This record gives sequence, structure tokens and C-alpha cells, in this order.
Amino acid sequence: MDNRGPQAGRPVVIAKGVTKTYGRTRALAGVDLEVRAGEVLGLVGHNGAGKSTLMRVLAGLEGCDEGAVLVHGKEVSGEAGPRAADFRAVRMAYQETSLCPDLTIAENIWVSSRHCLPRVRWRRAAGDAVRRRLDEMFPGHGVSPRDRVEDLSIAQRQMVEITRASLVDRLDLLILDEPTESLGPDAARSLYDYVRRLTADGTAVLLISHRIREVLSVADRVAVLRDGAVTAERASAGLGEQDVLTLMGAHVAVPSDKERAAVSAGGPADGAVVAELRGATAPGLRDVSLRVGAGEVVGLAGLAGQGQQEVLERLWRPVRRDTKVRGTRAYVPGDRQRSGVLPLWSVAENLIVTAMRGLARQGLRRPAQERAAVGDWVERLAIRGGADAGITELSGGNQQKVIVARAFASTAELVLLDDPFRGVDVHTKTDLYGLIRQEAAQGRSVVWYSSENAEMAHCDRVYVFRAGRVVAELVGEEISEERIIAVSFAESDGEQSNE
Ligand SMILES: Nc1ncnc2c1ncn2[C@@H]1O[C@H](COP(=O)(O)OP(=O)(O)OP(=O)(O)O)[C@@H](O)[C@H]1O
Repeated sequence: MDNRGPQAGRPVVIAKGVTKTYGRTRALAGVDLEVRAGEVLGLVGHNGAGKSTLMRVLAGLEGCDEGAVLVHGKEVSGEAGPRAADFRAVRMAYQETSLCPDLTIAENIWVSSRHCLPRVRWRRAAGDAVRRRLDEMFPGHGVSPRDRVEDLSIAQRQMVEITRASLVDRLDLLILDEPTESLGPDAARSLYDYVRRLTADGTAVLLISHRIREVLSVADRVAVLRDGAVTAERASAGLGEQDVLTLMGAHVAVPSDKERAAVSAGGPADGAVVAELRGATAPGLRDVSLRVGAGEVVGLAGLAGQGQQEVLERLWRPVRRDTKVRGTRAYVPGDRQRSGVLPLWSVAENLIVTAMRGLARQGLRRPAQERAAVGDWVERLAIRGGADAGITELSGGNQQKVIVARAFASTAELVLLDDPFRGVDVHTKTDLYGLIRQEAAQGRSVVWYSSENAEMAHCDRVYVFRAGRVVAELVGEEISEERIIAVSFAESDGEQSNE
């Protein structure tokens, strides 16, 4: 499977005046865009701007209503659809993985790449191909082609998804939709090393991401999509994060020192304790003690998989003597595909499901109150698509907003956040950080695991985890990205001897 790209700089795929409408939603409103051989083009824009829709149209997975898509100069929009031969060399790795959970990795590869695999002993051929490519792209990936997809972690599924997209006879354009949202830093670095090798061979790469700094460090050019149209295209050289945010029309409020000071001064460390772990030891946890005060935002930081999710699990299901939790709880999963959205329900139903009991009177639901609460949240978080849309009609980031709103719309005293802001745009994230602080000011407690250390700046107290232990407790102004990174990597003698 070699990648013979065309001459660098020549257009591989061109969109001309592309429009796409779903019911009343105009997802694309006349997009003009060119992706050239040998370049990485970054595509940025708010949740619901139309990025994923545009990618599906460019990959020939969906037709457009008006306008045209040209692949190597030939107009092919009329042939879009899963079998469109002209789009074969344009492949897409999805943000929500497209893998079948019940099948093994090798079987999934066969499903999507069978045209370039032998028909006899296909399972072994698919397994060998995917293993080779995984080794090349993500050294130390830790998966076997025989593993069933549903048993993989979210990061492993993402690695397989990206690998799957690259396994073809000929690859002219690789589209990566939020590829690193679920990957750790090492895997992200490996991916971009691979991207550089691909582009050096003439393949074009279209990278969609909400991580602007990352896009600027990888992409040669950046295009901004806003309300279904490309509103700016720039070379990345010389462009800063703030320039891109301005092009996106985002107003991003970085917390000022005064606000930070207010957070630490208001830290309710002396208030009532809502949840507590005392020397908790379990698979993945070693002698963990922590406490959460009323109205306190407590962060769980450190590298991924160091015990943070086990703590959330423990607080969600406090069955042992070493865990005490008072009051009701709500959980916001980070993996919306597996345990987040109820796919057959509308936005309103998904949002209100946990709050309806609190709104009911004598066991009877009160539709008017429910509608008002839903309307309020849809407006508060600017959920694009509206209350009556089916949840799966929403863009990924907007679905995530519904899941966050569901938890905060409930009367839960303790909200558990499992890295919930992956795939959410910068502007909305800032609104959600504000929401967490407002809710905490009203006495709600939050325990927040995040893989983005910068997010921990919005917490009152942060516990940094390493190998199942708390290795540091940072309070107020002690909380900084640098400090978290330093303690995440610091290895004490005691820890090493236990590993
Ligand atoms: N299958 C669909 N049915 C109905 N509406 C849809 C469908 N797919 C997308 N939309 C709508 O089209 C608009 C653009 O969605 P799209 O997923 O392309 O946005 P996006 O820029 O990728 O967002 P995100 O950053 O959140 O992933 C949204 O308003 C969305 O609700």
C-alpha cells in the first residue's frame, strides 16, 4: 500500500460554491476551498460551523445541494455516495469513530479496505496490514488486531480509526477530524510525525481541530469556516493563536489575575464536606485521600489513566467504607458515543431526562416547566439545532453541550465531569468554564477530570495523580500548567519502587 501523491502544490480537491441543507438547517452556505498536494490545511470554526459536513462532502460520502466538488480537476459531486470511485483516494478519519464495536480490529479493517486486501486469508492479511501501519503511526499502541473494538479505550479506538483511514492503495487526501481530542501527547506527536512523512510524499492532509495552537504548529495554511462558509484563508507562518481566534470572531476571556484571586479567596475549604475519600485503595487507586467541599471545584489532573477516572467512579458509586458522599450526583461522561447520548431521543428529551423528576409534582411530569427549562439551557449554551432536533442531528460539540447541560439542569449537589470538553470550541468552552464557576458560587460542588492542564486553572483545588496516587495537592494560586506538568512527571524513589 504505497502513497503516490500527485505533484506537490497542485489542487487535489476543490469545493466551488458548495451548499448543503438538512431540513431547516443550512449547514453549508456556498463553500469555496482548495486543498493542495503535499500541504496540511487546517480548518477551524465553531461547533456547528459546518466542518464535519464539508468533510463528508469532500470525501464523497454525501452529495451537495448546489455547487461542485472537483477531484484532480474532474467534477465528481454528482457521483457522491459510499461507492463513488473517484473519491477512493480521499479518506477520512472521524471524530466519532466509524468502527463497528462488535467486530475485531482486523474485521473492521476488512470492511473498509477490502478492495486492497486479498480475498483468501483476509483476516490475517487485514491484521498484518493494520499492525504494520499501527506500528508505523503509533509505536507502543498496545493493541492487537484480534482485539474487539468495544474493549478498546477511547484513545485506542481513535488510533485504529486514523490507521483505518490511511489503509488504501493510493492516498491523495487524508482528512483528520479532531484527531487528537482523545489521544495522549505521545500518540499526538507520533501522529503528526506521520503526517509530515505523508505530506513529504505529496499526500494532502486536511486537519480539523479546535486546538488552535496545534493547528498552527502543524498546518501550512489555515481556513476559517463560519456559518457554513469559508471566511478567511491564511498561511500559518506568522499567524498567532489570537489572530486565528479573531478571524473566527471569537471573544475569548482568559481569566484575569483578579478573577483567579477571587476563585482562591472564595475557596470553600472550610465549608461542609460533600465528598471524601480516605485512603482509598482499589484496582488503579493507591491510598488516595481527597475531599470536596460544598461549592468547591476540585480538579483531578496528571497524565491520562493515572487513577482519575477511578476516583470519579468511586464518587459515583460509593460502596466502600473509605468513600463518603453526601447528596445526589450527576455524571458527565467524556465518551458520549458509549454512554452519553440517547440516540433515538430529541435534544429536549436528552437534556431534561435527569431533571424531570425534580420538576414533577406528585409524580406527574410538568411539560410546561420542562419546556421552559430546556429552552433556558438551549439558549444559555447556544445549542445549535434547537430543542426539537434529534440529538444525532447535532454537531459533535453541540451534542457534548447537551450532555453537560443535562447534569447542571438536574438538582445534583455533586457534578462529576469526566474530561467532558473534548471537541467543544474555544468560545463555548469559555462559556462552560463560566457556568461551572457560577454553579459553584451557588453551592454546587464539582469534581473535574481534565486531560487539558490549562483547564485546571478554573478549579479551587487540584489533586495531581500519578500511578494511582495523589502526588500533589495544589490550592488557588499554586495551580498552574507548569506545576501540574512538573509534578506529573516527577518520580519519587518511593513511587518507583512500587511500580
Ligand atoms: N445529519 C444531519 N441532520 C440534520 N442536521 C445536521 C446533520 N449533520 C449536521 N447537521 C447540522 O449542520 C450544522 C453543521 O454541523 P457540523 O457537524 O458540520 O458542524 P461542525 O463544524 O463539524 O461542528 P463540531 O465542531 O461541533 O463538530 C449543525 O447545525 C448540525 O446540527
